Amino acid sequence: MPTETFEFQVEARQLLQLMIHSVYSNKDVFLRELVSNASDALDKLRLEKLWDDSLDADVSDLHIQIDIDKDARTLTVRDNGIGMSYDEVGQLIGTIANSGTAKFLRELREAQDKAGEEGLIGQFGVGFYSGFMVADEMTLLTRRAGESQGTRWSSRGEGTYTLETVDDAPQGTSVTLHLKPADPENQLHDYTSPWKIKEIIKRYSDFITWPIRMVPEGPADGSDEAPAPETLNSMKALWARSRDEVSDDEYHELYKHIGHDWRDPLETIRLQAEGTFEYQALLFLPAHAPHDLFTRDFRRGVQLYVKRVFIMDDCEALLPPYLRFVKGVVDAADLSLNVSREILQQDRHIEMMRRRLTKKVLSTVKEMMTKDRERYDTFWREFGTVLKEGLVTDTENRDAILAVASFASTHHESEPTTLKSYAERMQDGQEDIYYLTGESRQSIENSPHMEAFRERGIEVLLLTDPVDEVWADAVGEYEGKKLRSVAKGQIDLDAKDEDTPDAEREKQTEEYAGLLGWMKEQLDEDIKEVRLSSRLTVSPACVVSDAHDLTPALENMYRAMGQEVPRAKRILELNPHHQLVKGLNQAYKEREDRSELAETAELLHGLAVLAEGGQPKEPARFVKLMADRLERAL
Ligand SMILES: Nc1ncnc2c1ncn2[C@@H]1O[C@H](COP(=O)(O)OP(=O)(O)OP(=O)(O)O)[C@@H](O)[C@H]1O
Repeated sequence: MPTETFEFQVEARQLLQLMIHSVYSNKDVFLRELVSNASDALDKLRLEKLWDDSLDADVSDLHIQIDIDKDARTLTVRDNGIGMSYDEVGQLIGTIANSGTAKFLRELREAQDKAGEEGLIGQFGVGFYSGFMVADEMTLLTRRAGESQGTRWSSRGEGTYTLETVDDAPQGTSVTLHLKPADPENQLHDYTSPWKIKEIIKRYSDFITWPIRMVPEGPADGSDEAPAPETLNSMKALWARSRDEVSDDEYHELYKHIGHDWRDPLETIRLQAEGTFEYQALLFLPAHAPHDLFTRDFRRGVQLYVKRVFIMDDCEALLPPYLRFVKGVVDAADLSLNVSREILQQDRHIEMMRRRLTKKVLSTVKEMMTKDRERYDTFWREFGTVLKEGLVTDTENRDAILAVASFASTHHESEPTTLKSYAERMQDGQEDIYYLTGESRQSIENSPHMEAFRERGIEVLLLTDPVDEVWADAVGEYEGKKLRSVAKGQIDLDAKDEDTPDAEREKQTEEYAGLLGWMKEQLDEDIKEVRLSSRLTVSPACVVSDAHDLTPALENMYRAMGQEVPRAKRILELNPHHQLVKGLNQAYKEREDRSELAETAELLHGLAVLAEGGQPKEPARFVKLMADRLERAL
């Protein structure tokens, strides 16, 4: 097949431009990226061979080799791993499949200043392309294990790349960088210096479990024989070493390799279990939530090793779904190398391990909360929403999750509160913990349901995540105190309030009985009861749900998930102190013809729905009725 020239996908071209004119100061990391890819390729081959012994591939000496050619100014990173087919090279190297990278590029374009750019670029892994930070041309020669023909890919990082098939390519991949001239002032070091390469490997890739070899510079004694390659990395599994032997930086580099993140993790968690089922775990809490955390195909879970041998990525059996953002390694001593995902799901030991790891992650978050509030706040901001899923799905750890959860509250405009602190602040006689759910803090705060609470200074939790309704419902109480939505059921804040004596209420109820009954008839399709409210101080009306009914937001959520739920009728509450309601009652009593009042009732209902952020049932009709009224009021 002749050499063919292809154009890079638009995003890929943008990323390349960025690499070429890189503002990223630490260019050394290109080597980490290439070694990381090579290491993954070796893992993949070893596994593929394990599953399919007939695969025509040599796995006897899997390793990574770095070659320097000072005269040609090239640096080559070679592996004898899985390799890529012709089509794979085009797909994997010519395009950017990772949507996170595309998002990153968009953000980068929007960042106006250089400092913003630098901050952003440091946050994203750009893998293979980072070679263009130090090279003006890259060549990749690869042959997929089991295939006979290889592929050569080559590009100068501009608009195009070439592909050709090659007959005599060795198994695996070699990436050759044609290095730019060294320019130490711009952090562009001399990457033909073995010393420099050794330093970079030691710093970033020491823990890689495959040997990274390099042939030392020619022998000083003048003999022709090439010196034997030396291994640059210790290959020591960090999780098997004691804490004081490993620096924080080393842990962080491992995290970056397995977490595909360029930033340091927020927290490192070590766990060694001895006894009948031995294992070691090294887990990381990232500092930032990945953009695809809530997508269906988010790759979750930590890596599983068996006695230092990599078995699988994204082992979801080791942690519950609500901890899917945790990255790391679990190395179990007593599992079979052939263990499959299905077996893991049913294994009793794995189940024990999962419970222990879950508890350890939660206790680490608790510790962060008490010892380093700022770090905890970052954690909760990034991952609180996911963790709250556990309140619904993991009853065993519900209390532990509640203990580390925090929520926005009317107590403070920006600082979230824990349930414990809320409980400590509860007013004399207050028995329940109040919350309200909604789209945003602002819309909740402006909701009519909040009025009486605001007036009486009763704290309300302001919950804005879709999952909040679900867990608040499922959890029901915290340390004996009921969790109550201020938009559900009867709220009787006046029960212990002397301001409105019972006699007055009775009088009110009597006075309004006719109107309430009549309005219920008018609004029968949507409303199951019309009653006087003790929630409202300013607004004329609001709609509330019965204590055990689904709220409209939950109904919508279930529908979005494809579940059929009947629409629950709601309750309309009227504020007997509001002029509009008083006037309506008066008119109801005086008028024979109530057709216009029926429209007022409809409008009042529509306004109440709007005030809580909903939509009147027939918006066009609502607008027409309203416009007619406004016109008459001119
Ligand atoms: N040495 C290699 N051997 C086999 N496949 C490789 C090799 N290098 C890269 N690839 C393939 O090309 C893909 C793209 O590599 P690239 O480094 O751009 O991104 P990545 O490794 O997937 O992600 P990132 O580096 O951003 O964490 C890899 O996922 C892998 O499938």
